[in-house]
Amino acid sequence: MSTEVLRCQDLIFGWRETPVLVLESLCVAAGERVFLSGPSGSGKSSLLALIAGLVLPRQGSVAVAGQDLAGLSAAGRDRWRARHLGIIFQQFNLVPYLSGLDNVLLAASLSGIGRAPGKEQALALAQRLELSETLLARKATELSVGQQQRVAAVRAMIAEPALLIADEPTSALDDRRRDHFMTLLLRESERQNSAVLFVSHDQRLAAHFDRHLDLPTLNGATPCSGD
Ligand SMILES: Nc1ncnc2c1ncn2[C@@H]1O[C@H](COP(=O)(O)OP(=O)(O)OP(=O)(O)O)[C@@H](O)[C@H]1O
Repeated sequence: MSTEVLRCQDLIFGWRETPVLVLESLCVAAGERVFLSGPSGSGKSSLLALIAGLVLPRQGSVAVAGQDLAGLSAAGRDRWRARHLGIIFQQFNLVPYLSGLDNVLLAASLSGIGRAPGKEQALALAQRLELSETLLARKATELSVGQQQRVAAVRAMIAEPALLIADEPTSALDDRRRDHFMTLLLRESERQNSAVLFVSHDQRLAAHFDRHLDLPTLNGATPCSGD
């Protein structure tokens, strides 16, 4: 059985006619920690959107946990994503009128696992990420940026995903909070044996990772002028 959780092969993707990404190969092994950097506009978020199955490549394939995403319907990709991928967005994307706990439980219910993780598991995971039950009971809008970020991390990890992808999740944090968040996140991903693909232009974070990738080096596409 393959231990790969991600395989991108002969990938071509563009939002418009000009390709943004031309990528021969990108693989991530189970439990591996990969740091992906690149300047603004180099295609980092586009690559994560492909890996999440939010968009499909023009050519080539993206397989997550052994499944080629193009072989699934849009609803099938939603289920596959909820089950096998954890995603932490730069702006966290929490549902503002729900409590932190309900944000997490909503994600858990979408994971399609026979018996979805419940409140007890959510609280235990939250505790490992230093979020108390009292804080989790607050609406997302009533939490600090750092607390919202940890709720987003709990939501991303509640189904123990094979692969966790994170798009600049520390950009709103000061140095101390950033380092502490990285420690908590990577400790938990190790506990779950989740691979991590972490996107950032902040090279100070690279030391936390097993492998460093520079997107412009991997990417054969010519950057769009003006980007
Ligand atoms: N939804 C979209 N529709 C059209 N073009 C897009 C879209 N999203 C990104 N692009 C374009 O694709 C290219 C790559 O953008 P992308 O957001 O992937 O880069 P990035 O490396 O994540 O940048 P940043 O670090 O600034 O977030 C840019 O030229 C951008 O303008």
